Amino acid sequence: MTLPGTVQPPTALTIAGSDSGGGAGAQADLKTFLSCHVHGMSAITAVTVQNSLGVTGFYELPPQAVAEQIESVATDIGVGAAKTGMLASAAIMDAVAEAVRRLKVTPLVVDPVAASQHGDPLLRPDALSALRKVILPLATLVTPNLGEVRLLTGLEVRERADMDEAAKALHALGPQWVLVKGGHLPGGDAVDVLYDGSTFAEFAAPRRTTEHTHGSGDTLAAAITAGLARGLDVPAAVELGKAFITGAVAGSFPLGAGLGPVGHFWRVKPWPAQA
Ligand SMILES: Nc1ncnc2c1ncn2[C@@H]1O[C@H](COP(=O)(O)OP(=O)(O)O)[C@@H](O)[C@H]1O
Ligand SMILES: Cc1ncc(COP(=O)(O)O)c(N)n1
Repeated sequence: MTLPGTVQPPTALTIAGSDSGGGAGAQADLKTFLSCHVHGMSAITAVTVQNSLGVTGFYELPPQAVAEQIESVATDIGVGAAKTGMLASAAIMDAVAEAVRRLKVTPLVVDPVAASQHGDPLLRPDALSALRKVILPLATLVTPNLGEVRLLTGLEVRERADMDEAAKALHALGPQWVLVKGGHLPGGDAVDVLYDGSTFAEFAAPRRTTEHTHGSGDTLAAAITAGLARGLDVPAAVELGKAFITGAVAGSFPLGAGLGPVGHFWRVKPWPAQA
């Protein structure tokens, strides 16, 4: 029901794992959707036991429970755009792919999450092939970091020039667009490369010296998804996403004894007492 004078905002769905520490996963996505003025919804795939020091375990939901969450929001509220994060297992990937196809959930941003920033696994080893064969062909855009490029293609990206070859190899796996993220490449700028099968575009921002970048990949993909939900095309949504993550990395902060998160509230007005 719509009240007189109210307007429904754009909607976006994250299909992802829960991060108990609140910096990455579904929590990062929902905070990002809010900051981008998009109504965020979630289909939780797994619950991780995680803090600033790492991931000590995760509990998968039954694949049917993941599919039902997607169906519930898609058939009532509607999904303007969606993203996937931690999918954990091949069985969850099969259920997500079936639901996404049947309910025509599109555009779909796939962040092919395999491990946390600490190197703790978030994907069962036997799910890599399903990620390649079942999920990537459904993607409007796939957003791998350099470790995920290596896992998915076997290619080692050592310098900027290698990113184009990696983008080509990933595009051959079926997504419409590829964004290879260069956050882990040394250099003055943090450069990401976008490829649609024929043209490369570069998105660069000054690199901040900080170890507190937990959730940066999720946040970038969620901001891109918010842009798509608002009706932007992929290059314009990536531009918006890059601006959002650059601000969030600049606003990152220490938390706990380990790696702190990017700051999701950098565009939110300060609390009055702080103003
Ligand atoms: N130190 C940094 N300063 C500025 N931007 C960064 C920094 N580290 C990562 N980024 C940007 O954050 C986004 C996430 O990149 P990356 O860290 O490569 O992914 P992931 O979090 O999946 O490992 C990219 O747009 C990348 O360029
Ligand atoms: C539930 C969940 N999803 C994704 C990530 C990856 O984020 P990062 O690479 O910043 O640790 C994570 N740590 N936890």
